[in-house]
Amino acid sequence: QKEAAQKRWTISDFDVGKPLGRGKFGHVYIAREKRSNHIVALKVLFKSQLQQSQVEHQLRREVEIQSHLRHPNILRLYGYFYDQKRVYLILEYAARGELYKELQKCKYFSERRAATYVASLARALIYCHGKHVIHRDIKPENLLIGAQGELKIADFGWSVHTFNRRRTMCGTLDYLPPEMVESVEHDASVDIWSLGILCYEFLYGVPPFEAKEHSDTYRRIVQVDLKFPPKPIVSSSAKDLISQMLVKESTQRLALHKLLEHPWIVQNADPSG
Ligand SMILES: COc1ccc(C(=O)Nc2ccccc2)cc1NC(=O)CCSCc1cnc2[nH]ccc2c1
Repeated sequence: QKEAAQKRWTISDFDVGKPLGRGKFGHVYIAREKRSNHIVALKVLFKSQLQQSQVEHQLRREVEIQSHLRHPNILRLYGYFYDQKRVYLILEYAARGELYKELQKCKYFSERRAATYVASLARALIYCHGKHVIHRDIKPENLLIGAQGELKIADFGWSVHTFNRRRTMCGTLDYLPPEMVESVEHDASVDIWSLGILCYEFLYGVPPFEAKEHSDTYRRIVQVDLKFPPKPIVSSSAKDLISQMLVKESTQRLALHKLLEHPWIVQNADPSG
């Protein structure tokens, strides 16, 4: 991969194909690198848009963060290049597409599938925290599925190095933990909260604090108003794990490495992830 890191890419190195998830991801196209026939996702960002929303520094920081992250459950950013008007990100292509579409189709996942996804996300987050990166935006829309069915954390639009934690509000309210909706300082334990929300949504098909009005969701989050519906039937072991993650006091939340030892994960997660 050394040469890939230094090579000066241009758009003529690629055959560009159909748009992927246009809109949400900005303009992303499937593409094939001509020399290697390697299939990638090419994300095209307009410099004008980056300038007017002043995110150039965020993009530069992100490319810097991404270039050090190598994990099977984290979508790779292979490199980038630019021309007069655009910046191009060369991203890993996840062959089985977007997780949220799969969740909508199945309504909710089996305990084995949910546990396998949660365990692989926990391993990816342990890896990120080890590199002092907290993700802060773990939700179905930011997850993709690779060719072997493995989960990939795909969007680092909001990841920050822990040394410069910020209080920006990011993404939908549903996934934010109390300390973020109350916009107090937060740390890597926000990812454990979001993983608990995600685990609940994998098993029930909806996030736990969903409500019609933002104000109701806000109140349910800060009160940790956690209820488990009678249907679908979910094991008490799964509910026990979720209850240990969705804890208001961030220091009391189950640590990620402890999650991997929880009976529900040990008994249900496929070790290959
Ligand atoms: C590591 O990933 C990323 C890294 C950086 C950025 C980014 O845009 N950063 C940014 C931009 C401007 C200002 C500041 C920061 C985005 C992503 N990730 C995505 O955009 C989602 C997957 S797009 C690819 C992809 C693959 N495989 C698929 N299979 C089906 C659809 C699909 C879609």
